Amino acid sequence: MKIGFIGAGNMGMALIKGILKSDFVEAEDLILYDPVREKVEGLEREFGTVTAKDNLELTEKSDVVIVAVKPNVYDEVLKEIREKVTEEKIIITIAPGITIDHVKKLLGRGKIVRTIPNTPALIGEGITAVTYSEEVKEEDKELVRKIFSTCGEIVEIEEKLIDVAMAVSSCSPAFVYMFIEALADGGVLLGLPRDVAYKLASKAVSGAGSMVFKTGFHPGQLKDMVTSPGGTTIEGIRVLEKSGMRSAVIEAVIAAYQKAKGLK
Ligand SMILES: NC(=O)C1=CN([C@@H]2O[C@H](COP(=O)(O)OP(=O)(O)OC[C@H]3O[C@@H](n4cnc5c(N)ncnc54)[C@H](OP(=O)(O)O)[C@@H]3O)[C@@H](O)[C@H]2O)C=CC1
Ligand SMILES: O=C(O)[C@@H]1CCC=N1
Repeated sequence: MKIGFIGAGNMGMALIKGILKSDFVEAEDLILYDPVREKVEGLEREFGTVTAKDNLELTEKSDVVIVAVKPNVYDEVLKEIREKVTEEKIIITIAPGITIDHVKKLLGRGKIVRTIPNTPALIGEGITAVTYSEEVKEEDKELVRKIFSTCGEIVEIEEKLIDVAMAVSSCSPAFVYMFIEALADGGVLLGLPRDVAYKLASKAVSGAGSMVFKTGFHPGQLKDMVTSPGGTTIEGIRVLEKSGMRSAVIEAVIAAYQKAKGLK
């Protein structure tokens, strides 16, 4: 089974490296193309992946094609590969705003899978939201689950919710990095060395995330377990509530979602 990647930028590279770290496929089963050839030739030298001459050769040789270019480059790429897309090929999109219908119109055939991954895929800690066109059979879905499971978790949702998932899990790493940076800045202001502050802040955030994910407890319950009556945490919570933190985060999710509508 050959997996092709059109584009090896931030997200494509995270998925490629996530897949390479697993033993799901051999490096030689990954066929890559990017106009900046050095990006994919570097992977070829380091891991033994295959560099395609162009997107047409990549599509011809791949059973699964993951299109990992910016949303405004999708149309150009889909038109370019159209002649090599057969009914059996699985075409996976990873971009906000690119609907299954739109891809079908441009390709005319193929099994279309619409996904939204996130960059923690690079270390196997990603999560990918997935939705399928009706041409995708159960065995194809199983294959798609296996591919994205090499990079972390997956959730299968209705297509109308994919761009909502994008805001919540694909944009949010950036929001969370800002939060980590701010936590660390607070610590530095109070005298912590910068490297220690990043260690403390990042581990607290990833640990808290894992508590929600793994225990299934309500985040409010977990928050209450930290918050001693008359203690230190509630003082911090008072300030965050006064500053409108929850509302700011909700507005950020809505803004990211709305932007997806006009991206293509
Ligand atoms: N970054 C993220 O966290 C996430 C991104 N996404 C989506 O993933 C997609 C890729 O994003 P991202 O990796 O961040 O973007 P990047 O710009 O980092 O990567 C896109 C890559 O595609 C290359 N490229 C451009 N044109 C072509 C072409 N015709 N054929 C093959 N490759 C081409 C680009 O080269 P060049 O630089 O020379 O243009 C670049 O290396 C986007 O649609 C984005 O919305 C989805 C979820 C999360
Ligand atoms: O900012 C973006 O447009 C991309 C899509 C989701 C995360 N990054």
